[in-house]
Amino acid sequence: MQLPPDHPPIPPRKIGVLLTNLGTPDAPDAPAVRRYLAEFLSDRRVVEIPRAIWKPILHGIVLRTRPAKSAHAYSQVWTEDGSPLAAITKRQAVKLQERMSDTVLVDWAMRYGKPAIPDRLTAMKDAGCERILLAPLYPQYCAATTATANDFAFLTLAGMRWQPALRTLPPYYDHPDYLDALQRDIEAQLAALDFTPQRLLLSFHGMPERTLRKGDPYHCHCRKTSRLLGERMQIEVDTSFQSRFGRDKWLEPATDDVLKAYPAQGITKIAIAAPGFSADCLETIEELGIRGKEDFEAAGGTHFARLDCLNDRPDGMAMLEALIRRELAGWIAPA
Ligand SMILES: C=CC1=C(C)c2cc3[nH]c(cc4nc(cc5[nH]c(cc1n2)c(C)c5CCC(=O)O)C(CCC(=O)O)=C4C)c(C)c3C=C
Ligand SMILES: [Fe+2]
Ligand SMILES: [Fe+2]
Repeated sequence: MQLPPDHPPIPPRKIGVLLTNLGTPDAPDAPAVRRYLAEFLSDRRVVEIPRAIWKPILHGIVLRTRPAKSAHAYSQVWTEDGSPLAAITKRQAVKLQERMSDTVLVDWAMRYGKPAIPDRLTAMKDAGCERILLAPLYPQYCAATTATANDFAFLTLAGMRWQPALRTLPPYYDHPDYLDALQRDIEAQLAALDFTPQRLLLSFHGMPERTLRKGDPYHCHCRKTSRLLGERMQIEVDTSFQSRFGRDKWLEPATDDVLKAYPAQGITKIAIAAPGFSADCLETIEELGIRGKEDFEAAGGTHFARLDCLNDRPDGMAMLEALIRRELAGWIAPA
């Protein structure tokens, strides 16, 4: 954590927790978005197309056209604290630090952009951490998210003579603490609405369909989260996948298609939640809350509510604390 200049020195702490999330541009403008997308979309875990084919497409088309469009989208969600994803992840780290004892140092990093995973891991080691828990904040495992965040940490350790010991937080898509937190949080948000939705749509980030055939458990994890949440709640739940990118076939059904089709099925009042995102970001606030709402209303929908992610609210923080304390077993005394 960045400390104010007058803060007393922190005693060396032996245990560290590094929260990681995807990453976001430094500013809502085309040059910053281009830098971010260049790093993100060059990751072989994210785009699995052979480099000889993908590089000319990335540099010749995607990085020439997409940054301006995405920068406009980012400018619609930007806050005083910067990008929502970074601002919320930082607050999650600050609040988790407050919940943990002083012997545990909590920090946060992004897979793409800043603060970078190698920088924060090195800082944690310099601060005395001999044991570090990497906590990628993705409830559902995906090679394009969980694995690449951990890869980058392992790569950083590959350059260290004296490595800290590492553990990684497993996916928690079916963990009762996660499902309890989601259920409580979603029910509270639904109760505060001024209408009763006919459906709750759970939208997860999409992935190319071939990753499912190649054995990535992501699709399965998303479906199980939905099923378990649906079984707990007294409302009909649908599942969809958003943010289609490129020409390949992606997981279906696509969120925008589902939203456009609802009114013709007599479903004109809905709530939409994104349980795969631990923090609100461009994909939830702009893609679901702005464009999704427009799609739904243009098709005849009358009542639309986008529910917030767990973010740094107490239910979400209590869940993170419980999950992380469990992974620290043997390193710290039980709470
Ligand atoms: C091949 C492209 C992409 C794959 C695969 C992909 C997987 C994936 N992404 C998330 C979570 C997030 N993605 C976000 C933004 C975003 N994603 C892609 C492309 C792929 N994602 C792009 C190009 C972008 C940037 C925005 C845009 O230009 O549309 C974000 C939001 C970041 C923010 O700054 O707010 C998140 C979070 C998951 C969970 C996932 C696979 C499971
Ligand atoms: Fe994405
Ligand atoms: Fe998107």
